[in-house]
Amino acid sequence: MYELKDQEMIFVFTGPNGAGRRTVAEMSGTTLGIKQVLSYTTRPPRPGEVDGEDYHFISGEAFIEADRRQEFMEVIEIDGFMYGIKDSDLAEMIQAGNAIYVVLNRYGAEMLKQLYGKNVVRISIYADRETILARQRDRGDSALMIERYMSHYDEEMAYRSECEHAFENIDSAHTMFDLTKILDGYLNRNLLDLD
Ligand SMILES: Nc1ncnc2c1ncn2[C@@H]1O[C@H](COP(=O)(O)OP(=O)(O)OP(=O)(O)O)[C@@H](O)[C@H]1O
Ligand SMILES: Nc1nc2c(ncn2[C@@H]2O[C@H](COP(=O)(O)O)[C@@H](O)[C@H]2O)c(=O)[nH]1
Repeated sequence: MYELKDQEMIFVFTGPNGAGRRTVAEMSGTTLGIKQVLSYTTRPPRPGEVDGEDYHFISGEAFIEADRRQEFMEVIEIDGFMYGIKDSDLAEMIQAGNAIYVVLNRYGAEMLKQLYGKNVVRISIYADRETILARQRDRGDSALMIERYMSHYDEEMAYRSECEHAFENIDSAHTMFDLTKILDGYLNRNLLDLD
């Protein structure tokens, strides 16, 4: 397992599916020059998702093989699909930039926090059920997918209280503004004068 240096930071975006975690993380990440370490998954891409941008989409066989070689930091099955982040990806990207972000469910967030303590900052991005349902419908998620995602809503919302920060994502520009200020503070770069 990669050993983080004192100044290296991992920002973990968590919260319910459809809350806008990936959207606001990418906006703030782009502003601050922080890249995402992508998960590997056996889930098929949703319409519009791109291999190497949203996930590394791999076969079940490839996932099992990588797991056998102990390449993943954690392996989790969610609704019949496998997910995991590779230790080597995290090490390579964090050494290149001092900070990275990931988008994980509560189990992944907890695993990283237990492993790396103060170098991990968990950020819950959330919205109420109706808002999330509307976003999922708008992006064309099937009724089955929506049911699957919403079955995790309560647990993901409950994990908010464990996180270092929580943002209700109503207006994405507003969320991104508040979020960027917080992340900039951890990075001690003082790049932004947003007040
Ligand atoms: N503040 C917002 N207002 C309206 N729509 C938003 C907002 N934030 C994100 N969205 C839209 O909601 C949908 C879900 O966003 P996003 O994919 O970022 O969510 P997520 O929490 O990462 O969930 P998932 O992992 O299921 O993709 C996308 O279509 C995105 O464009
Ligand atoms: N614990 C982990 N959670 C992960 C990982 N990669 C993604 N996720 C989270 O799983 C759910 C379902 O994802 P979806 O894209 O199929 O809807 C969602 O909360 C993701 O953020 C991982 O490697 N570990």
